[in-house]
Amino acid sequence: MNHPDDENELFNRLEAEMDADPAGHVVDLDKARSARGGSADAGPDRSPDAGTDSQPTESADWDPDQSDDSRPTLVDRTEPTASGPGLIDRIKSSKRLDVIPVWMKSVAEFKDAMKWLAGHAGHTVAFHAVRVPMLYVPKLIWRSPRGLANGVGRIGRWAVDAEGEPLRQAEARRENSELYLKLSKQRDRRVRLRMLLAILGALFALGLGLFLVYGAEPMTQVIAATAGVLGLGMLGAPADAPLATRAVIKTEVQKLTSDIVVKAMASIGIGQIASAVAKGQDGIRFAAPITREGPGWRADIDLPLGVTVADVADRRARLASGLRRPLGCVWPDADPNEHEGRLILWVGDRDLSKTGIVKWQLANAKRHDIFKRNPFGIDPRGRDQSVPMIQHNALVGSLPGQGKTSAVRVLVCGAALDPSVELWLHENKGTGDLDALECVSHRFISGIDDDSIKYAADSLKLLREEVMRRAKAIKQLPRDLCPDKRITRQIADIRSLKLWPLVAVFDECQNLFAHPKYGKQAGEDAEFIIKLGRALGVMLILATQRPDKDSLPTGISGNVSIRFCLKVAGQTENDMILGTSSYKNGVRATQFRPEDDAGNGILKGATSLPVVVRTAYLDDIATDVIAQRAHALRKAEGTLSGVALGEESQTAPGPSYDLLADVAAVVPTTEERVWNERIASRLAELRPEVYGGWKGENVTSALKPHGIKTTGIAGMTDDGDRTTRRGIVRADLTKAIAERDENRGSA
Ligand SMILES: Nc1ncnc2c1ncn2[C@@H]1O[C@H](COP(=O)(O)OP(=O)(O)OP(=O)(O)O)[C@@H](O)[C@H]1O
Repeated sequence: MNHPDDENELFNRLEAEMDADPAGHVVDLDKARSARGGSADAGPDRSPDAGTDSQPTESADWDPDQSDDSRPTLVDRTEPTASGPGLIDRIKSSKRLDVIPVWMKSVAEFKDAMKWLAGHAGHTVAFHAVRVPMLYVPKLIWRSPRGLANGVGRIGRWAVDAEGEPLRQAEARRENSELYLKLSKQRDRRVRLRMLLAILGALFALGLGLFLVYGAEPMTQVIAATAGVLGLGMLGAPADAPLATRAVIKTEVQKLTSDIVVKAMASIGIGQIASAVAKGQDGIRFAAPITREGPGWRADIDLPLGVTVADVADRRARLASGLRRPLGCVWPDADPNEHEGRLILWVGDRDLSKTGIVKWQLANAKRHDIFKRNPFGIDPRGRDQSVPMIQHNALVGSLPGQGKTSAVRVLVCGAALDPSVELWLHENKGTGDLDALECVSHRFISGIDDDSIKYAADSLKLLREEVMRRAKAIKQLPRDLCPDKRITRQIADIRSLKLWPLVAVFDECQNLFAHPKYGKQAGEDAEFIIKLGRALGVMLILATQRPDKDSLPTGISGNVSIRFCLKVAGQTENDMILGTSSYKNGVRATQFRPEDDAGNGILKGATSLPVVVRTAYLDDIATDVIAQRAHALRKAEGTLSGVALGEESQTAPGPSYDLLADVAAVVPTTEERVWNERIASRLAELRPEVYGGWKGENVTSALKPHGIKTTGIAGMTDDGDRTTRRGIVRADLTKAIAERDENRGSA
């Protein structure tokens, strides 16, 4: 069966041949040339000169005897053809919009909105409640005489039909006597009836007044007098002075419309857009209607061909000016699911820096799992942003006082709420920003003196040793437990393996890396740890206020995976923190304002595209509360260690050991079956610094990951009693060692 396209082509050719001169007549070349020159599909050269003798065109020079092959190949077919993916493919690749909008599904957003609404209503009620006795009632009393006069005047005007007077006068002036007489008669009728009603009303009011004064209960009198005075007070209100003032003054935010966006985009200096707008076109295309998203408006825009989102991001200040909004309201963003020219323009109702303090999502959490993402802050669109911790290292940088320490605190507090995480905290500024977390730290120092710097440098040395120990330990783990050769939650929870997550923080690390004595080695150690430690559960968090090559070795800045850059002064600092070429690609933390934008930065590596984040803020008190909770949690789980237990800090690399080899050493080949409690006591004798205090259960759980099962083994106690206890078969140990060695050989 023929493809429809083939049939089309066949048909087109046939048609062309039928149109051609059938008898091979002599062709008038000039005519043919001019005909081709005038045709819409004539060829590549459609300049005004095409076809003239002075400027011969390609078609004019074309020799009819030439073969088809010598003609330029036309890449676009002149006839419409089916192109691109088929209907089903296009339907499949089309984007489904959410049935229920995201904001309606977000419990947090819903709660926020309800909280705001309750607060707003509460404020309005309180505002007016205070003013009722102090302002509104006295005002009404003051206005009541005027209200009485107004009321009597209105009834009088009604009774004499004063509202019809202008009409009657007009008809009299026009000398329309017939209509005038009609209106006059109508007025007489009305006045008769209304006078009667007014007199009856006045008599009723008088009667009611006399009854209230002389016959009613005092309570009724008070209620009636109050209602009367307040009612008259309301009648006496001047039209331009309402009784109540507004409890809130709305800051009206102009709705974002396509017109405003088109004008603004034309004003930012992108040639394609400006020239299209000058010709009366839009220059940009809206991929979806402008909608509300979070506390702002969202426009999905297709930029002209060749223009990228980075081009717009570069001109953010001009765009803000074009939109007539503060800079902190205007956030051009790329759409990770679309092409490079798809811009998401989000325009907030208020400046991001005026959002106030962002509450940390884990502020009241009982615990956290470091294998999950750590809540970090919000983006300008109000969406929560988080940071993956395990298998990552983080670098935070900015000018002084822009919020580095706050960002570090948020990360450390998340880690502290996972009791399995060991924390090594170093703050080399000496201001005590992390002091609250000392109670959960294994190693801790705060200081800028040489001893404190040495302590931090020692930590890196120890961490390097630890990374090497872990690498060995991981290699020995059975494949089913550790198929990817990296720490998992399961492995981290086997305490005997000592492979729990370890988070080491070096705040103000420029003081360490630029130190004349300890800096160089510390830099090398940190680079080693960053490169190898990730998979082994060792994470570094570095913060610096001086991101230059002396204070931050390039081996570190080049290999770190999570980057958070608050306000920096220039391109070099920007690229040191956010990575090479970031500035060139429009990822610029120079855009933030000093102080005003404290806490706002660009987060890179945590999401597919860099994102602006306002970090959650934890002050000293909030950090202390979280640290105390983390301390209690760790105490309950028995994971406090080092400084947190008041122990002296370790200064030399810890011992490394091979558990299987050690067990094999303490269980002679003649001993086919052995109780675990015996292995424990022998191990403690062999290496007291490692196995001191071990019991049978420790041996059981330490050998389990190696595939060595514990069974009931009959034996004789030291007192000579026969009994059965938990133990291992030596052959299983030999087998496990052989398998491990084989694995090592093949690895
Ligand atoms: N996320 C935030 N939200 C609101 N305000 C913040 C935030 N982060 C920081 N700030 C403000 O900025 C101030 C400085 O923050 P921080 O101490 O973390 O800065 P820093 O960069 O660590 O300073 P330094 O370099 O001097 O140590 C804070 O006291 C606070 O007022």
